[in-house]
Amino acid sequence: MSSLGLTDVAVSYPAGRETRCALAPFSDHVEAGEWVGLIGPNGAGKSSLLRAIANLTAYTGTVQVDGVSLADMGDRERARQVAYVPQDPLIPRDMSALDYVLLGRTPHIGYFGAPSRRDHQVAADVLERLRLAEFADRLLGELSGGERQRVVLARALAQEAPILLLDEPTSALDIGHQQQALELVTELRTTEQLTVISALHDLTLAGTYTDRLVMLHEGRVVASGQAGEVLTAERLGEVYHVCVTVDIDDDDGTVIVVPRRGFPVAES
Ligand SMILES: Nc1ncnc2c1ncn2[C@@H]1O[C@H](COP(=O)(O)OP(=O)(O)OP(=O)(O)O)[C@@H](O)[C@H]1O
Repeated sequence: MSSLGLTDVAVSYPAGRETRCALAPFSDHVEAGEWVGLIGPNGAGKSSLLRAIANLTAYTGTVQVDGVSLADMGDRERARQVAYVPQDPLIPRDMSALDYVLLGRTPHIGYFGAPSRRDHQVAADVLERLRLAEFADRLLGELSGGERQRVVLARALAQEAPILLLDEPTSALDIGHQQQALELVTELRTTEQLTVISALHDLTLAGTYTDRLVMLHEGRVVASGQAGEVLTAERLGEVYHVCVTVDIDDDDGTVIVVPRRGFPVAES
């Protein structure tokens, strides 16, 4: 079980001769076993933050797992701590689903070693749990978009890292597979004590499945807290320019955010 400490994590990208800030200094402490949902409109900085934590983009500030800076770790050690599911993963179309999931075991395999029985067992278990066993020998290029997305999630879970970063993990999934994937992450938080940060556009799913939401807008935090505090119709109107109804079930925490017909909110 590992906690994630983020101190003044900021990301800028080159823009001509200058740089453009995509994420202003961001600080947070994600408790071990906690699931934090990043929400916010397109371009808000969600992926930039996740990519910084995964060390996939240049950033300033510090990212610590259990108080140890990720910048001080080698690639293999970092990959044993943090697994990342990108929004648009590069897919080797000629690779089988099983071989792709086994890539998630790379940080656990010796430099010149082959996957062990345990590595194969972990990969098979994850495929089974995501109901992908029947796809194990299929080539990735022959799977549907949603099937591929589940295989990418399976690869990250096979990595068995205590911190899991998910960038829009359910965007290509039908409602049944969305629920199944998010329920699996929920289950793994308990059984494997995973700490999760996910970017989710679907506010209903984000509010329902995560413990806490952080709403970003133009690279800055505009709200943070429980779904009921963050997902107010007024704030969503200001940030997303939408008119919605928000309904939160106090008993089981299910959140429903629905756009209201006929009430478009003008761009400001
Ligand atoms: N590699 C890059 N080079 C230059 N600018 C970038 C790069 N990646 C992202 N940006 C810019 O940084 C800002 C934040 O982008 P980011 O992808 O972090 O947002 P996001 O909240 O994940 O958006 P979305 O919901 O659309 O995926 C945007 O203005 C985007 O255009």
